[in-house]
Amino acid sequence: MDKDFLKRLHGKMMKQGIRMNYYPACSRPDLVLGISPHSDSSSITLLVQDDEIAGLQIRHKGGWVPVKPVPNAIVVNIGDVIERKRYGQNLTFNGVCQSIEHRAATNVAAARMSIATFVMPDDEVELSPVETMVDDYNRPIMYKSIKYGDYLRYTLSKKMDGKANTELLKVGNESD
Ligand SMILES: O=C(O)CCC(=O)C(=O)O
Ligand SMILES: [Fe+2]
Repeated sequence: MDKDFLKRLHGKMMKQGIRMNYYPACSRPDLVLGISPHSDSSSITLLVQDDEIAGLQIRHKGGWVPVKPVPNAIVVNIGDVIERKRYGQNLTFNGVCQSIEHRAATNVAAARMSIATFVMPDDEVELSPVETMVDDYNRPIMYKSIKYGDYLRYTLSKKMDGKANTELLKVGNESD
């Protein structure tokens, strides 16, 4: 893979979306989530979170691990686009390059804000594994091809539900 691969993957017009989240203080954080479990449908996400108040949690070994804020740091998350590209290439990357499932918890004591910016490919970019890296025996294609614009619209039409979006588009899953 050459060094411009990731840039080229974004096609003619790389896009950036932004979501600003405000989570009011909540008396029952055990019952109320700030944002439901999901993975981002971007290629990468840059997240600025409050320096003091934790809320972001990532899925790990069936549990939820809080991401402790590091002052002045930006959290970089891998999104679904990278997962889909890497899966077909080399199965040893399966664990490393998954778009991470995450959620935000609420907090009794204080409100929290976060700002997520999503780097996204052009709508016309076809998401499919890189051909030279696919091998029917050892590195089979794991995802169906889909145009990014269609994938994005599909994910936006669904409620956030963990890794349901990437799961559904796996080769062999129900909509084949
Ligand atoms: O508030 C957070 O830390 C997470 C926000 C998030 O995951 C999102 O906006 O996609
Ligand atoms: Fe997210």
